Amino acid sequence: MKKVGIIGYGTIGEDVAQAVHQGRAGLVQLEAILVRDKSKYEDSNSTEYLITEDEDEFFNQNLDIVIECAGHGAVRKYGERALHHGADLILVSIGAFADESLQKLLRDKAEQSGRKIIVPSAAIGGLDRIAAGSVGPMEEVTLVTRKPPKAWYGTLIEEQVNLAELSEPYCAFEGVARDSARLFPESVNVSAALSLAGIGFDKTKVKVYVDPHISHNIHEIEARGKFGQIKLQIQNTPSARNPKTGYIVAMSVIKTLRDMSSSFVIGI
Ligand SMILES: NC(=O)C1=CN([C@@H]2O[C@H](COP(=O)(O)OP(=O)(O)OC[C@H]3O[C@@H](n4cnc5c(N)ncnc54)[C@H](O)[C@@H]3O)[C@@H](O)[C@H]2O)C=CC1
Ligand SMILES: O=C([O-])CC(=O)C(=O)O
Repeated sequence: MKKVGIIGYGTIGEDVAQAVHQGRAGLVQLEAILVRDKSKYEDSNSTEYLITEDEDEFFNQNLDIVIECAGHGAVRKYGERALHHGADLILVSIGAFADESLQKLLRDKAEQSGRKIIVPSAAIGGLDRIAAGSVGPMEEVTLVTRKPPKAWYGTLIEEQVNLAELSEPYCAFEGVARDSARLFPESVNVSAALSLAGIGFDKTKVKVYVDPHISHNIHEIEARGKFGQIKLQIQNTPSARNPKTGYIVAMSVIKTLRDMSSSFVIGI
């Protein structure tokens, strides 16, 4: 059984932890969860797995897989250490890789330590096809992300527009993924995943909308190249705990864990 450690015990982290603990994520066992405030959690004194605020204690558990579910800051703070301790690293806050120096640091570290950095599809899909198509040549990749107003509280859009009174869709960003990933660290990680699978952060075109007429988080992907074309629309049900994040994100991490211990892998 591979030992799993999770950084961040919020919306994604909790769903993933439960699945691992209940044996729904393949041949892996929940060893430790790194949190910022242990007193918030009912299971903080669990005897079956460790919940700790102490990063040394967390990384001393001989983890085989570390899953980051905590945000860009946690990728910066703990990514290198996870790989240094000999774990494979699953990243959901992949927008942190818009910072080329951080991306290079972690990719070099993974190579030196013979470990893998694994990026689940998370909130989007089609990465298998985009990554294969980018063997190339690939001409164009675009993403349009739309979420309801409630998903944008706590982001910079809250300063641009009155979210409570919006009656028409509002285009909050138009540009390239390098900027969308940086400007919306909790909300448009999908643009980073798409860039890494396809033609990079500076060529992937992105539009971001607040849309009062929708109830799902919608991502529309279009790509063209020698392979042909792809047009894909994804509608994620927002999780009850965090409207920025779809339930599918934790499901995708759980599927990744299953793949890591299975002799049959489909859909990568
Ligand atoms: N790749 C993708 O498609 C997606 C990526 N994400 C990423 O996942 C992140 C987490 O999403 P949610 O679980 O919905 O957020 P959340 O806010 O519900 O949970 C995040 C948890 O991480 C904890 N945390 C933050 N920094 C930490 C640190 N340094 N050490 C330990 N714990 C720390 C917070 O206290 C919180 O409990 C987002 O910020 C976003 O970057 C989210 C949705 C989709
Ligand atoms: O869950 C979603 O629809 C997308 C998301 O938050 C992200 O890309 O960070």
